[in-house]
Amino acid sequence: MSQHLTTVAGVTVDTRHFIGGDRAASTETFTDVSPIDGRALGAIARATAKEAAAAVAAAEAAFPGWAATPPAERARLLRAVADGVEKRIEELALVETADNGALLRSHRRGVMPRVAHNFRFFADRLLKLGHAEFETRGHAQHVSWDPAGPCVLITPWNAPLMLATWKVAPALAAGDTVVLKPSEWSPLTASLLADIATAAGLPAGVLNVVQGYGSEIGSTLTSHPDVRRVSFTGSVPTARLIAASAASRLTPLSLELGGKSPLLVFADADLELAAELAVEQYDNAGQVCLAATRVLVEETAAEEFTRRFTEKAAGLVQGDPRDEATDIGPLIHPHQLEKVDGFVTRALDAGARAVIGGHRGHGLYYPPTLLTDVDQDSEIVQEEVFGPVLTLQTFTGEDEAVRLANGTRFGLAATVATGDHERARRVAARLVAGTVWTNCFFVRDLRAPFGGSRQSGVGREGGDWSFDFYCDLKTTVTAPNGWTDHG
Ligand SMILES: NC(=O)C1=CN([C@@H]2O[C@H](COP(=O)(O)OP(=O)(O)OC[C@H]3O[C@@H](n4cnc5c(N)ncnc54)[C@H](O)[C@@H]3O)[C@@H](O)[C@H]2O)C=CC1
Ligand SMILES: O=C(O)/C=C/C=C(\O)C(=O)O
Repeated sequence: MSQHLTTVAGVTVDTRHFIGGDRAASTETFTDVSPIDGRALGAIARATAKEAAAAVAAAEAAFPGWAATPPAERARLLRAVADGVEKRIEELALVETADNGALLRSHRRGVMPRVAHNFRFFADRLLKLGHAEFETRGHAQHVSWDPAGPCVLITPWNAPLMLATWKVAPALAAGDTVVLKPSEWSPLTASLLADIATAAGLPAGVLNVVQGYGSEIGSTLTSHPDVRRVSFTGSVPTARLIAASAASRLTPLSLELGGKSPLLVFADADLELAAELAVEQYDNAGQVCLAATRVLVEETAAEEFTRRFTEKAAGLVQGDPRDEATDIGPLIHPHQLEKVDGFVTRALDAGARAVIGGHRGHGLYYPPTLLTDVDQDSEIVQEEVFGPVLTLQTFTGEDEAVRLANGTRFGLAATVATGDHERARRVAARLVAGTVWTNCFFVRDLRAPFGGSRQSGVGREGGDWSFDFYCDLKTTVTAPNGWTDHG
């Protein structure tokens, strides 16, 4: 087998970059390690500025042809990519689980089908984009969604292919070309996507994948003069670096960042449901930007809620994410374990009490944790932990509930559990959040705008909001009698 191929869960993955339709190696590599058991999965190409610039050059060269490709043909190719993803769902699921440790059952049944849907959705949406036409004092006005140019897409490890294709699909649909830089902690499925796109007939250079460390090639990508859009999902500190770098060229940015979302449980709620919603926040070992990690419970219901929550949490199975029975897998990386454990240790030192968990487990498997006796302004309540760690605070009445819920620098999502429709409406209206769920969680639809307020992000993805970002909108105004017919 070529030194550039690795086999993961029986699937062959090319460890090189994908630039201009060809595979490209780097002199250096980095080792990709599985969080399940610490096994080395492959030596992945580690780009320098040279390969990063080559990827942008390939995207720039392919742009005129792709931008001129009729929307119907672009949509056909995106659907072919969706078909390719669907044919390889099992392989993609196996590789993603080995790479990032999230549950195989979720990858098989939820996440990878959504990857295919991302391509199909934006293919369909492209063909339905409204090209506004109207008249102004006899002049015809026409608004078009023009392709913008090469886009740099920088994506995280917690849902690698799902979050990457949320950006890749609309960018390609818009007629833009793409340089995708997946996280160095989960690089493999992006490489498989390149294979799938090639098999689907996507022209060379339209989708490029560069592997490596953001800290080493990020600024080459984000400050490149030929890059017309930068879209990033990840942490707030990295977003600041990217924003500063892109600012040198005033390149438009979309930022999907972290969260510290609240789950508000009112005493009139179905407490069984509320406890179920709280336990759901341990999904993906808490490595989900949307996770409602701050549980806020009305004082009078706190004891009963905690009893039900503890009972349900005791039923969670933590272990190998490839087992169908497992509910919680490992954290992605030893650095993430140190980060999560550091937050919990400091909180306990500051006086918090662990209702469940509160200590390390074996390896990267951090036990589900609920901390109480925490102050609103404490680190554990204010900062994103990105692990299976929830806090519990109590409140009295709606005003205090809303004050606590809105009392962080984030504003990604919120969940409200109440039996009172009017209260649900009132409270939702007062919450600062990109998405508010009432008596449910994680009901997602690409037709809805997705993103955060405050430091949870800049801009929205999904629906026409994605096209709004990836397109250059243009208004063409034509005078009524201005034609000279040269026959
Ligand atoms: N969706 C979300 O909200 C996510 C939030 N996080 C948060 O971020 C924390 C740290 O996780 P990391 O993986 O270190 O996130 P990160 O934000 O550093 O990494 C995400 C991506 O940014 C790239 N990157 C890093 N430095 C860059 C730079 N200077 N320029 C351009 N790209 C750069 C990385 O290579 C990766 O592809 C987590 O503990 C969690 O709190 C992490 C992943 C996803
Ligand atoms: O699955 C979704 O709809 C959204 C997921 C978002 C994240 O998990 C994230 O950005 O971290």
